Amino acid sequence: MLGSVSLNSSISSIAQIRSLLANLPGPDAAASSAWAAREPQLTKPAGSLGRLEEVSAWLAAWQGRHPPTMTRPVARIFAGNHGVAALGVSAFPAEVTAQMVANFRRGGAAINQLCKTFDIELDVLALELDQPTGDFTRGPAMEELDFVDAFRHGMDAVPNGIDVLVIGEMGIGNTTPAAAVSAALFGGEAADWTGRGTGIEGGALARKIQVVGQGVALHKGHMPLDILRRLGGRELAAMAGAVLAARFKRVPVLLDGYVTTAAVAALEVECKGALDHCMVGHVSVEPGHKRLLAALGKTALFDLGMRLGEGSGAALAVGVLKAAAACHAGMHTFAEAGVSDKDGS
Ligand SMILES: O=C(O)c1ccc[n+]([C@@H]2O[C@H](COP(=O)([O-])O)[C@@H](O)[C@H]2O)c1
Ligand SMILES: Cc1cc2nc[nH]c2cc1C
Repeated sequence: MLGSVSLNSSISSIAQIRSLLANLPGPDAAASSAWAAREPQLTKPAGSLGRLEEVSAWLAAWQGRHPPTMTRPVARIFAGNHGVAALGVSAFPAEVTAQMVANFRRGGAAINQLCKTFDIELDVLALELDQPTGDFTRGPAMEELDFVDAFRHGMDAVPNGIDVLVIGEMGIGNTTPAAAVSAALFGGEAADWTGRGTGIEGGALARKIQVVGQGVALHKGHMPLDILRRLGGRELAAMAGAVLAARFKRVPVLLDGYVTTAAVAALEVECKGALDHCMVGHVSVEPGHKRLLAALGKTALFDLGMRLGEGSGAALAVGVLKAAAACHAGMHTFAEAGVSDKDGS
């Protein structure tokens, strides 16, 4: 419980989500100080592990634990279908969403292999796939109850006591809502935020830009969470819910590509710092992702030219987090190793 608002199933309005955002826990000062006391003693020139040092410091601060641990990474993939998919904005038909969910459950997708590689516990949550959200060029994608229900599914999907949460998604057409949400939150032309997604070409890209522009014109000017409700989708709402719940459970989060980042951006615009417990695994080929990361002040851990979604870039980044935690916890100090420090002591 948090004041009068409990963290899970009692959330029934966007106003209650806003009151959670107004009461976010911060980083753990004791874990951060313990990290800062140990790191300079390790047998390496100061700063020589580059961003691995930033990663282990971030893990300690947001797990609230020193040394940070990486023995239980968990991935949650959320799937949804979209009214705008009927407008010809994707290279694939909408039935692929449910077919890929079945593929995830059978272990046949890229995310299954990545989770196996890094010992990540995977679960897939399909959100009313037979009822696509509304076409946002005509009205809101979701009414408040539908939005809050999806958001709550995301909140409830975060286990206690895990070391990091990987979030990912599957939803044919969902780079269109990602572009529309980003444009409505941060401004600029629809074309600046719209890319080829699964691989549309020529006239289809122009059509997709038009759809994004129409949606933004119809729904802009609302509060950030209402923009997510009007222009987003159920899997986007669920990812935002999972990220908010993770903050209260002291679970750091790895974001994936354009769609996951767009899904959670509204939290940061509602409340600065709301995504401080999130790192971005990779930067997607989708041009809007770079722009969105710049708007959020985040730098992805790597760029491997990926544009798959389904949590793939975030799952790969678990390897980096494991390496960072292992170095910080396992390296010997100059004194333990009998190695002379810079000053010869
Ligand atoms: O998140 C990204 O960076 C990303 C970039 C390109 C494609 N996707 C994935 O592809 C699907 C959306 O693409 P589209 O063309 O149907 O909008 C959806 O299932 C996403 O997981 C995801
Ligand atoms: C095959 C396929 C796999 C995916 N995984 C995430 N988004 C996807 C979109 C398609 C089309």
